Amino acid sequence: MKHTDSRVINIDKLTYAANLDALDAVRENERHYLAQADICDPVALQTLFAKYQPNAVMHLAAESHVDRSISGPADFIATNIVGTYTLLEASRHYWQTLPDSQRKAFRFHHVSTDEVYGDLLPEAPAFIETTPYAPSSPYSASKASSDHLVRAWHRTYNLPVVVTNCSNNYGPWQHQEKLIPLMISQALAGKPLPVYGNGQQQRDWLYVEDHARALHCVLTSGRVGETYNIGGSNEHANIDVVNEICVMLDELAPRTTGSYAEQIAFVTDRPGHDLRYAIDHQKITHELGWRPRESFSSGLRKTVEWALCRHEQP
Ligand SMILES: Cc1cn([C@H]2C[C@H](O)[C@@H](COP(=O)(O)OP(=O)(O)O[C@H]3O[C@H](C)C(=O)[C@H](O)[C@H]3O)O2)c(=O)[nH]c1=O
Repeated sequence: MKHTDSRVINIDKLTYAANLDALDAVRENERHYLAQADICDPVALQTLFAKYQPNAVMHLAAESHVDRSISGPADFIATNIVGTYTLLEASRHYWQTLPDSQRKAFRFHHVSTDEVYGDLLPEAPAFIETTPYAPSSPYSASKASSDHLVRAWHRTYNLPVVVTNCSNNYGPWQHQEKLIPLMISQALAGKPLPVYGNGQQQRDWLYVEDHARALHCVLTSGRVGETYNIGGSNEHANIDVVNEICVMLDELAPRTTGSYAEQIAFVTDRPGHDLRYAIDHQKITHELGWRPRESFSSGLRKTVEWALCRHEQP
């Protein structure tokens, strides 16, 4: 696994979650631990299970960037499919050794993506948990495959799993390859802001702390064997997101002349680019009482302000 990343926590850098009360609670008070080993290494995983004796595994480790999956799909197959299989097997063998009461309480929480549902037409209803899978990219196909493996381990071996599928995350500490951090850093460096195609593709934006709360909620209260969609109720076209970033930067860190929007450059589209994703999160809201708290403009402002602090004090 060359490049481990995840949409909420970078497994190798727990700092990403350090300020998230929910995940601190998961880690420290409730004796759940996050897998930190290479998930493709069964021996490392066995050592980790023996050391921590976890009562849950929250599986966030993944190759996550669609563009990378197009230029080099092999790592996605290795990490997302074989890695998930390896982690499932390590979890199953460990789980089988637990006494009855702990076996019942154990959870394998698989964190996945709305991209498994594929491309959504402009007027189509948002994805629900039973929307048929139709992944478009090597990335989303690998995540779809991992979702199926997790459900199979539940059905065949009774491993107590829960699955969540989330929309586009954003917020502090996100990997620089993703749209929002990339646009902020390119803008501040005076470089072009590369918008793929016509920029009319729509994504639903989920603030990282909202996602972390949702994960905690599903891990602790979700029904075994169930899937929960998690979204931010914030659907926006990419070009509108980029323009909003430019407006915030014009206010908070103005250029000497003109606007950051002048740096926008429309570039060749991503192959197989999905036009729209949208999440219906009614199930988790009705069953578990979770809903997103952050509006897109407040979340984006926090993200831009955080990036500006980092830019001033590298
Ligand atoms: C990097 C970049 C992206 N884009 C477009 C492509 C997408 O339509 C949108 C967001 O792209 P990004 O690569 O940040 O995210 P997605 O491809 O939507 O996928 C992300 O959200 C889902 C849920 C995951 O599951 C993925 O793991 C996560 O990477 O902006 C551009 O126009 N220019 C750019 O330079």
